[in-house]
Amino acid sequence: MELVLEANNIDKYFKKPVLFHVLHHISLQIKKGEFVSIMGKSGCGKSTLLYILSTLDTAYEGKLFINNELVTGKNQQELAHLRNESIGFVFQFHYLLSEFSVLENIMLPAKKLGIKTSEEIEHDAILKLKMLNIEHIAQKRASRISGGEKQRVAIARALINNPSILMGDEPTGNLDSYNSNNILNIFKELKEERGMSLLIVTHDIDFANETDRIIEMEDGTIIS
Ligand SMILES: Nc1ncnc2c1ncn2[C@@H]1O[C@H](COP(=O)(O)OP(=O)(O)OP(=O)(O)O)[C@@H](O)[C@H]1O
Repeated sequence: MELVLEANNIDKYFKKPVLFHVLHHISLQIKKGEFVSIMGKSGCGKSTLLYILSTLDTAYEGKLFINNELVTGKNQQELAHLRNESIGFVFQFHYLLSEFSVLENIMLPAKKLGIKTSEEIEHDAILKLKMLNIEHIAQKRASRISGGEKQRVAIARALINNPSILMGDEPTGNLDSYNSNNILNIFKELKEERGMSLLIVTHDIDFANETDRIIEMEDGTIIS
């Protein structure tokens, strides 16, 4: 069994405004090719957990492994490199650069990684555009496309460096049911055709029911 992500006994405290123990002994494992959702009431700690699992937040107790490598304790530069290479993110709001074209937005994380030439990156970006059926908007400015298209561009951008895991914080939270379904189908395809692992926070039970496993949280703990 190949693990893409493993969290052991994660505890997290917010120190302000008052000391608050937000995550209690969270342990979980995500296998290669597994599509997992996280559900739970507002405020139970889902986003806080996802920030830790995606290495954006390093102020926690416990251990985090990505692709069997211990990432807890690495410095910010090492973590930035690891994120860029191994983790794709999709958020509820797309965070595209509105003055840049769709193609430029998708190419950006690969340029940051600095391994491939511009030509190679553009070639990869066009493949992602084709995969997500948005090739026709490649040259449009990100500010001029629809909400559903923006989210597909955000997914293409998250995939440009071929990460081992795609994480999402309510990536369909802002979309109508047609576009949500579209994104769900893209995620399923990524799993089935590319063996991608996905970890998605959602409030949508219909979405969660389509995933391999639901992690249910309550008051900072995993209850099932
Ligand atoms: N920076 C912070 N400082 C102090 N408390 C925080 C901070 N960020 C979040 N919290 C608190 O931690 C708890 C968990 O927040 P979190 O955003 O992880 O919940 P969530 O389950 O993702 O909620 P939602 O579904 O509404 O997004 C909440 O009670 C929140 O108010």
